[in-house]
Amino acid sequence: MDLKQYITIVEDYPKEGISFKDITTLMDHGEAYKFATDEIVKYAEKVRADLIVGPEARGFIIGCPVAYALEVGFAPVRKPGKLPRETVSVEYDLEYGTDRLTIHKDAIKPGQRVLIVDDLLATGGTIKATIELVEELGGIVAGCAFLIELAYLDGRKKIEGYDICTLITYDEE
Ligand SMILES: O=P(O)(O)OC[C@H]1O[C@H](OP(=O)(O)OP(=O)(O)O)[C@H](O)[C@@H]1O
Ligand SMILES: Nc1ncnc2[nH]cnc12
Repeated sequence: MDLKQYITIVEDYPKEGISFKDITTLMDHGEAYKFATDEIVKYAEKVRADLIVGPEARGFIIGCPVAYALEVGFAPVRKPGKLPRETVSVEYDLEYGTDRLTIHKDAIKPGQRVLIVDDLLATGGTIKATIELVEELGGIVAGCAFLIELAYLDGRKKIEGYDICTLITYDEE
């Protein structure tokens, strides 16, 4: 299935010069949403993931159905002040700003094989920070799966050595 046809591009949003790639049209189409989820489920099986971790908020949209299909847990990575139990946190850079991410301290059992799932790999700041959180808790990053990769931002460079799966690639803005 050609998933690119379901991605909406918004120019100069949320800031001038940013070409925003939006997944909501894909989510409107159940068959495309299911196809994308199933592709990531296949990848999760290949890397033998036993926990899914996804960053707020769009990482939940893609990561939770993957966890459901695999019958494994989903650990949310959230902005500060949102998670109820004790957390660890890390600061990171975004394509349009900086922020901080947190995860529950007891979310991962040491040695657990974690698949990190997000909607999009842009500069790689979010995935790098999420990897740091997973590893700080003793998890093994089995792989990183994204619906979209903005290859022109070179996010892969930030996570060299980790296994990556992306379903849609944009080589140019
Ligand atoms: O590779 P990066 O440059 O880090 O960018 C990718 C991240 O940016 C977006 O999330 P955002 O922080 O905008 O939050 P949202 O999902 O809550 O909108 C997107 O969902 C990824 O998580
Ligand atoms: N260009 C972009 N489009 C959609 N989400 C993003 N998150 C960070 N950069 C983005």
